Amino acid sequence: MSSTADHTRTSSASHPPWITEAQETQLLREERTLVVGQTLSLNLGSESLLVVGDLLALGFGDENSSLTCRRFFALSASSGLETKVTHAIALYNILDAQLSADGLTIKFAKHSSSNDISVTSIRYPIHGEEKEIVEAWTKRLLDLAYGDARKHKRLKVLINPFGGKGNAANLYKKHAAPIFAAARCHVDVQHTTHRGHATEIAEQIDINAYDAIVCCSGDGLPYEVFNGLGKRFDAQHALSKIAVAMIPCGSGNAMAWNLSGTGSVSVTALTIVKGIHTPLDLVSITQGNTRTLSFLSQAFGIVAECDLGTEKYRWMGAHRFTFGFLVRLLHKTVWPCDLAVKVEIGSKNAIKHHYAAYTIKDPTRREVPDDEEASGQQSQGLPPLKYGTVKDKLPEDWEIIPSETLGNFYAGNMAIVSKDTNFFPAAVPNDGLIDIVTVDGTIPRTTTLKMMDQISDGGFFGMPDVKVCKASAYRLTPREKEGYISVDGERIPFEPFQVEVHQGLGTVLSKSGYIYEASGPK
Ligand SMILES: Nc1ncnc2c1ncn2[C@@H]1O[C@H](COP(=O)(O)OP(=O)(O)OP(=O)(O)O)[C@@H](O)[C@H]1O
Repeated sequence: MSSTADHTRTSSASHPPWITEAQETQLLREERTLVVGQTLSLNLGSESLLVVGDLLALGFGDENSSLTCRRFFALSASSGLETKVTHAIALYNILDAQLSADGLTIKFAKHSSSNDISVTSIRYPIHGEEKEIVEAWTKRLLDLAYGDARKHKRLKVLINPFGGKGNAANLYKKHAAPIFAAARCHVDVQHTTHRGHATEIAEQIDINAYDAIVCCSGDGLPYEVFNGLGKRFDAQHALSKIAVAMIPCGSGNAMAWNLSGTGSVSVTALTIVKGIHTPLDLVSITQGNTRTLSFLSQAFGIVAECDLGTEKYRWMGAHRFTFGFLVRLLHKTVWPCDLAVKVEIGSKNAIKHHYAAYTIKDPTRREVPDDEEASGQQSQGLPPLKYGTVKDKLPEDWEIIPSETLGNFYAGNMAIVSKDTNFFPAAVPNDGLIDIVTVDGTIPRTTTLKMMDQISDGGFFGMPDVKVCKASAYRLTPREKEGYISVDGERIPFEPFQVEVHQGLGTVLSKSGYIYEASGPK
């Protein structure tokens, strides 16, 4: 076998976000073609691994797969090979490459149906004397395939046997476990046995033993995990060191939609394998004498009622929310409260500018601190509350928002609250701000219905009756005696509560490293 340098570009497609110009230049300088035997070459493009040669003879497998292998005929004159079939395997889909006594094995994900991926592999015989060259090439392949993401992540997998339709264990085993195994992740699986178990596990976990806690559940388990990490004596260190991730097995699965852009178990598993540690704002909620953390949302009014007040209609699946919404709209539309907000950005135009600036700027990714660097924060619990608790005097500079006739209050830290519902299009993971949407309850019912309609196609944000701001803190005091307040989909007592944002306190695994998989505000 010989290896040849090929300095011509093989792909004109846009580069994956993690490839910098400097890396690209280096790529062009380095040898990137591995010729295997006389018949096949493996070529590192900027976006794909191009396999040129007689693939089917070498056991390439299914030639119809569309995600990873685009089949086309190519002339490979530059490498001196005859005209052969070329397959392009997206670097993003490459899970592992390893040299063993059997040869070089490359494992990658390919679509097995429109929503799912599965693992497939190719193997080439390699002669002993070629080992060094192949090893160097394999390392380059994996560095490009993983970019800023950690290889061989160490995952603590929590399975809620009762999440969603009660199918989490099977979903994990069938669709996620093979992808983690192919990527040589170190996996430790535990089933939750009772409510609050995930909090206990996170509170006790050895944070040096894992890169992420992966919840096979809905949004309830991640909520518990963040709160478990938040209870530790070293809360700040733990929350920054260990990422919280989700394999979507519940009914809402907002975390997966925001960070992986999918509700598919197998595709999410791939985005966890390739996920980049990303700081996430968390908020503290004080109520009575308690302090809890929230990563997703807080709701009061019609959304909270529909979310929590329709439990008995679970059999309707996702329709229970719409049903609950329509029933409430006919009977009650107003949930009065007192609302005070520390507004940071108050107009929709300014919010759009803020979003645009955030999404084009170079993401300042926070790497997980090494032990020495982190030693300063190792013994620190949660950050102190800048504005005190709900029991303290209201700060004077907070804006009082008239809410005697409030219909809906919804505050979001993530953009998508459930499939097709990008309720907070301007939300970003780590700007230190929470997005607040309020709607008056006395607007015509037809307008409310139109709003519902506009959520999925993005028109909701711009509607005049939809009030939006970005805030760093707020306090909400219900005026009635009974009702629902939802925090990350969980019910909390119907009592006053105060929220304060902590910029980048938590850590998640995201596809992009800095934004959600949602379209921005229109
Ligand atoms: N073994 C268990 N028995 C009972 N409850 C549990 C168990 N394990 C976890 N839970 C609880 O289940 C709740 C729901 O968790 P999960 O995130 O999986 O689903 P969800 O999407 O929020 O719920 P659902 O999909 O059922 O609406 C969590 O609050 C958690 O405390």
